[in-house]
Amino acid sequence: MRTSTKQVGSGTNATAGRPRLTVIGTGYLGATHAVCMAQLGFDVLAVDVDTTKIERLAAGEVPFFEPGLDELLQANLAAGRLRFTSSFEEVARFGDVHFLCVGTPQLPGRQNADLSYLHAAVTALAPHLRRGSLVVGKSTVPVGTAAALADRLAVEAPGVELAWNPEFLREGFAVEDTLRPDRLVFGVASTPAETILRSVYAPITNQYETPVIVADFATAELVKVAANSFLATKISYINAMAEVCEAVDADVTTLAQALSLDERIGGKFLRPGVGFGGGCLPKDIRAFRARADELGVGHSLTFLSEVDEINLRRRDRIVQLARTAVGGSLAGQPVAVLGASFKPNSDDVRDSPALAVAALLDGAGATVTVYDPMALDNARRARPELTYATSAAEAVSGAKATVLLTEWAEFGELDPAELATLAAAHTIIDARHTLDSARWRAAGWTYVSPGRPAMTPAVPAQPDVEPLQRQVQEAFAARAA
Ligand SMILES: NC(=O)C1=CN([C@@H]2O[C@H](COP(=O)(O)OP(=O)(O)OC[C@H]3O[C@@H](n4cnc5c(N)ncnc54)[C@H](O)[C@@H]3O)[C@@H](O)[C@H]2O)C=CC1
Ligand SMILES: O=C(O)[C@H]1O[C@H](OP(=O)(O)OP(=O)(O)OC[C@H]2O[C@@H](n3ccc(=O)[nH]c3=O)[C@H](O)[C@@H]2O)[C@H](O)[C@@H](O)[C@@H]1O
Repeated sequence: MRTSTKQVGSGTNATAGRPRLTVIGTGYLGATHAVCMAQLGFDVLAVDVDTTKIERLAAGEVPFFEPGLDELLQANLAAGRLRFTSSFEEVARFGDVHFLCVGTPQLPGRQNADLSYLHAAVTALAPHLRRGSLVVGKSTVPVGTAAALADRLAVEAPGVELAWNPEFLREGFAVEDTLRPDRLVFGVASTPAETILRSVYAPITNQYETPVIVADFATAELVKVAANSFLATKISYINAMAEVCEAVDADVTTLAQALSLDERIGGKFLRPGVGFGGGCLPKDIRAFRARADELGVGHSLTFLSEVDEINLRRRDRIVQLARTAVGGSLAGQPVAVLGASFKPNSDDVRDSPALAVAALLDGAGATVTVYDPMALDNARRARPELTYATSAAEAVSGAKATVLLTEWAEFGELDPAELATLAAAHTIIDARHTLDSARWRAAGWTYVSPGRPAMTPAVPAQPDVEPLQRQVQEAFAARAA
């Protein structure tokens, strides 16, 4: 570990022994971090280049859907612990510890991470940093980024030190994960930097005895991408098993259940289906692979390309199931898509498998109608070419196939008998293995899910048949019951 003689945090603004915190970048990560740090009792000032976002946050409105965050934002604004600004000068003057939370998306047309936002944030902040303080990177970065930024700060803001403190929160559980993380990782180059980070997180570590891993920059950066790569690999592993199950009419959900009962394997991140998406797992495994290539160890991570390919193949598989459901060609066929966000309890549609499948169906000529409880606005912006409905029933009306792609709880509550009266044909493709197949089959639906044999209806579908036929079928069904 590198050591430093700099007096980190000297000349601090800290009151009552507590450092003042700033957060740079107020997206999913930064807004959550700012609110949660204020909730822990710190005075927090957050900045973003997106002035609309800053105005909304300052007015008590979270610009995205994250359970529980609105309430905490409003409470901490009211308590005067949390403020938002567009001024980096003000941030530099205010803060003892500055958390970098800007985006590191995939570079267009390439696999690597785009570090330009991170460098722009340092460029905006560094000239105003006039006293000792600690800049803490939280964004997910290729290994080596922290060392490069530390070198920049040494020149552009002498007396200011860098640390790297990767974040592991999940969207949908962001508040809970921030206030009670599984572990904390501090990538530091000096003991004072470690001490400051320990004091910032003391309200958490004191309460929960949260394990703290102290490491050098490179190890801290690697922990983050290694964790996301492992999670992605687990999902693609079970989805690879789904592909094999499909070849022999075996059932991947039963297989996954049996695997999960082995404590060494565990059941988490072993849910097969349409695969992973979101603003992180896909871009992180690609950036990690690309960085390994640059470091001359690309051969160690070739499996991550396979993980990515298995994942993307699942999207095609769902389209194939829809094609089969409508009898061969999707051209002109109305298809209902339930779900647009990349996972439930989030309105994030970045690299969403649901929207990707909807777009593939649209590309194959289907007339696609998408419904999502929370992500419709984001979906409309990302895929304006699709049609959107304001309820599941509206999306399913007239559909020749219905595809469930995000496992929102409300989809589990749908009444399959009612939907059967609205749909033009009765195949439900449950790409997330989330519905009660028996209930849907009892209401006349053919239940199809990837990695499992198709299940025909327990009773024939009602609305498609003529009244006389229907009476006969009802009589048979009553006799069979
Ligand atoms: N979303 C998540 O659940 C998690 C994200 N991460 C990582 O955190 C980082 C941020 O991710 P998200 O919050 O999802 O991205 P995001 O895109 O939601 O937010 C990034 C924010 O940074 C702002 N920004 C860009 N350039 C800026 C600059 N020069 N100065 C100030 N603000 C600037 C943007 O306007 C935007 O509000 C990424 O590296 C991501 O991999 C890590 C763990 C969880
Ligand atoms: O770096 C990040 O941004 C974050 O990425 C993921 O969190 P997140 O993307 O919010 O969501 P996950 O719960 O990990 O789900 C990711 C995707 O995998 C899919 N998934 C998840 C689990 C599973 O068993 N199967 C499966 O297909 C989900 O539907 C979703 O599309 C990680 O879980 C977080 O620890 C990490 O901090």
